[in-house]
Amino acid sequence: MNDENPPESGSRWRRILAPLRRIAPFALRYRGRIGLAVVALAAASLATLALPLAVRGMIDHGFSTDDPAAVNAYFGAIVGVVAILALASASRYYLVTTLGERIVADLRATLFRHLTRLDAGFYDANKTGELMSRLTADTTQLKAVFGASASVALRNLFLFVGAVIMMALSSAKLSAVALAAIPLIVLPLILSGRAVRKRSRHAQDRLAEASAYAAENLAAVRTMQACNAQDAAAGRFAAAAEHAYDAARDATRARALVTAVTIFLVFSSVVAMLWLGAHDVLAGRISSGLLSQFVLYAVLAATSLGELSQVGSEVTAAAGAAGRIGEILSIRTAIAAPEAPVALPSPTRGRITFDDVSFSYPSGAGGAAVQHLSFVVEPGERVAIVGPSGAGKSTIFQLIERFYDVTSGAITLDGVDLRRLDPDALRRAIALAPQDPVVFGATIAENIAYGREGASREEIVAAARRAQAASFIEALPQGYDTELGERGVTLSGGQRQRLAIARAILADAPVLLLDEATSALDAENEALVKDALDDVMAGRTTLVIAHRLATVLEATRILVLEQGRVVEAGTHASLVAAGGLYARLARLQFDAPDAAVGERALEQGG
Ligand SMILES: Nc1ncnc2c1ncn2[C@@H]1O[C@H](COP(=O)(O)OP(=O)(O)OP(=O)(O)O)[C@@H](O)[C@H]1O
Repeated sequence: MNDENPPESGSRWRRILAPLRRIAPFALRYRGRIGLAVVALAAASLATLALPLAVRGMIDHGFSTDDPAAVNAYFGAIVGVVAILALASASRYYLVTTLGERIVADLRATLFRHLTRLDAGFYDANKTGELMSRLTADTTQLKAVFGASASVALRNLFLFVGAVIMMALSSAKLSAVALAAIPLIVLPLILSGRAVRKRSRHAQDRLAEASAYAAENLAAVRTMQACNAQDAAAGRFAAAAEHAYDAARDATRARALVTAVTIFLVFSSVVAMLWLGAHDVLAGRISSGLLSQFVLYAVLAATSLGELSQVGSEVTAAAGAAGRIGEILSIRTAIAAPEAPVALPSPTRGRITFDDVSFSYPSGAGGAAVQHLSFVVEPGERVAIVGPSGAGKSTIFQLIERFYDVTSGAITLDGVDLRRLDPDALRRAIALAPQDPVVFGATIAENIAYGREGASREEIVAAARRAQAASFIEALPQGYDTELGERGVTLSGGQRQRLAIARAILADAPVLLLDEATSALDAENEALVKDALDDVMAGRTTLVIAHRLATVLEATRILVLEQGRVVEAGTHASLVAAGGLYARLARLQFDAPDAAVGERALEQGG
């Protein structure tokens, strides 16, 4: 939505409604329910429109003494109309509110599903906190439109049209006066709508920023506290919240002003008509019942118009939300399956080739992360990647997983270019054991099963055994059903790694990408992790970002990376003998008396 466009009325509404149209299919799934709601709405509106007729009858005839039966009939009729009104209103309320809830639940699920499929480049450029705000705050705002506002708008539209028709039938002259007043009322509304819309979007954006900041800080609460940054963080959040408040207050102020002007104009017009009508009654041109009837219709028309304008600002606010959600929904992931994906050979052998691969991160200003990489990893081979920090080791993994597409050159798996594969199929062929594995807020069994959905309990336990994780899991009070994460048990680094290895074993993929932990484990954990790794690496093509001497010694080949290029390749012995970068890194890492010092040296490139 662009607020800079001229406030030309037709295109203005098109601009407001365009983003809502994108969300409309979510509503159209529930045509039946919408139909019922419209019926209830029409019934309630007709009942409301019938009331002034009944009141007129009551005033003109109900208070005369000559026909007591008519008095009863009129009062009885009013009760009947009110009963219909009550029933229809309740049905409308129920149908419309649940419709709003239903649509928002669907929309949230669709939005999240969409977010799970977006590529790494998208997440480099967007804050997760802001996306959370789209998922919760923006969808909630839409709930108001599809639920309450739609119903209020329709009801008032019905009432307005009905009341105007009835006004014209009641008194043409007074209706003409009312008609003249309408532009007077509507014009300021149209003019002010743009200001309200702009401020609403501003308020919503500020809220998203504040939530993003809070989410980031809570996710890294230990770092925040370790740096004693609580006050600074709290201060910044308070400022962001204040900002959001200011923006919301501005939007509300604009809306309040519109309300005041509307109410004044509407009721002044009604009073003017009443005044004219009173003279007609005095002159005997119309009955007092007819005047009452007309005034009731005029009040109905005016209030419904007023409510319509309220809805107008709600709809504009929600259009902003719909626009932002629509923007996300229309983002096509950069990493998609081709129209006719090529299937991997079965069984997949796991031969990986890099053919003159260069790559720069979409968001990276620092130039190429890897350049002119060419190498082959044969099936079952165990290749170690070493190099100073920032050399591009993790980037190689990201490219093999096809989190990003190469900028030039090509990567193949079993001879198939990764871009010709369905990413899901590619990733099924790869197990990734990251340096600092993520543990989800779920049970241990569920965490292991993340490697392969639908794995049986026996398979999970077998994987945990092979990953040397069974003993610590079984020692926990609830064993495999122990909850991990925020509300559960916290695991040590070595335990988390073995859990990740169990996940990789369960995934049983032909290719294993392993990022060894840099943090030194105690001797016992180290030995357990090594045994687990030996098991998982057996018979698979393994690429490992190596930090341990044992790993490089057992590798069939070592690729030495520096500034995104392979500068040396060979076995530990041949590379040490060559006396190049690797020899220097290895001496620092592996010969140092204190392993941690050596590791840091390897990280920093000596
Ligand atoms: N998501 C990203 N967006 C932009 N640039 C990135 C991104 N990830 C890494 N880079 C940059 O790419 C280069 C290579 O990074 P990479 O993470 O591959 O190095 P590395 O060898 O794995 O380092 P380390 O051992 O410290 O993990 C670095 O200059 C880094 O700043």
